[in-house]
Amino acid sequence: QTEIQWWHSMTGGLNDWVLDLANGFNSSQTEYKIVPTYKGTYDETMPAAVAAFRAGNAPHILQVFEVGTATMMAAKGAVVPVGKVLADAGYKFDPKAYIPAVVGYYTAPNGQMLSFPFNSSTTVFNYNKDLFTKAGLDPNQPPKTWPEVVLAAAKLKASGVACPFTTSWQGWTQLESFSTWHNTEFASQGNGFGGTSARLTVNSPLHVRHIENLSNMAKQGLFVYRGRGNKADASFYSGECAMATASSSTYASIKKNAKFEFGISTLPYYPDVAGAPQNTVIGGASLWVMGGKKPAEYKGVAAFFNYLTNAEIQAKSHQRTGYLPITLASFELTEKTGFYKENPGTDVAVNQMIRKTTDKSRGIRLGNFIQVRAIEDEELEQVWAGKKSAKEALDAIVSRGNEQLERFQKAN
Ligand SMILES: O=P(O)(O)OC[C@H](O)CO
Repeated sequence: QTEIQWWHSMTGGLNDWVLDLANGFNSSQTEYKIVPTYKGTYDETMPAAVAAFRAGNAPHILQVFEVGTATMMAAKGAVVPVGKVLADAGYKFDPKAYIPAVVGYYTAPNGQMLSFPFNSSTTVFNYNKDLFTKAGLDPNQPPKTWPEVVLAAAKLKASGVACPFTTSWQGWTQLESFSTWHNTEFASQGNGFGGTSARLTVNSPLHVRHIENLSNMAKQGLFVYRGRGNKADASFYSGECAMATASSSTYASIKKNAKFEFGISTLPYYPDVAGAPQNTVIGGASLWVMGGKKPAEYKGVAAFFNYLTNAEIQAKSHQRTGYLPITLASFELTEKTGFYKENPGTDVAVNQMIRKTTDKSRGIRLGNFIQVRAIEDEELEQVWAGKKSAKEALDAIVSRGNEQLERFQKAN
């Protein structure tokens, strides 16, 4: 039996899902065995794989979050295009089968899709219906705008909730998706799609207004910062935080852990901004095939990807995790079964992403984006700690982030 190593970053209900997919494939045939290994968070797994590649012991399959996409696209030699892996094994890879938001994001400048779309998410607004009821808020009327979020947070606080609002992935939800949702550029060159000369524009008056708003909420105890990446998710699952902007993929773990009624709604916006709401930005990850492996192993990778392409498996994955139905077939299948009607809120991510995108909202794809994300985290933390104003922090994100973009441009 040929073993295929798969490094991933899925935890909680999502880890259960990955294990079930691997087991499903492994028991469907006898030639190959997929061995999934959790290698840490997204930003830990990617450098670990780069180091392993240099040392000659990279995994066959690597899950890379959207933030690493441009860097992986530029890493020629280290990766094998997914289309080639599938074609060599006699399978067909049809990018047209995928929903436009996914194709648009993962198609490289040369028109090729290099990685296998696996778990695409977007930003949503989760809220605890029980805490809403307790606070005298209508559990079926979540706040749709940022001014409404502030009012709801104040009521929740008055009812004794210590953490009215929090967010995970603060750069992704409050700056990146916030930008596309308001049809406002996060970076020039169509947010990086136009080329490596893209530079950050995330210190616009709209961005300053929003971070100032959140800073005021933090001072009043209405927004409680719970850490980087997806750390804040746990404080929503536990029932401590009443409202949270997060990935749509929190659905898997909410269902697994929450002992309360929950609702999923759209990302809040500022109603006076023309063009808002537009569409939210893609998140989640795709699967990259690493270079330097044996032909039989690539055949196994192809067989596994082919297994994952099945519309029923994809529809089930979408319904179970909250990740997007990445293909049109799995979307149609899910709709036909009445899943969205039976599970209100599960259509939010889909609806936010199927709108027609603009040059400003298609997505954000930048080189050295992992470093830029870390800068976003560092600077926003200064605001929540009361050490920097919103304007100072956003200006610093732009100047420090642009150094990273310049470095990437020179190297590629
Ligand atoms: O939690 P995920 O897998 O939806 O990923 C979140 C985003 O990719 C953050 O960049």
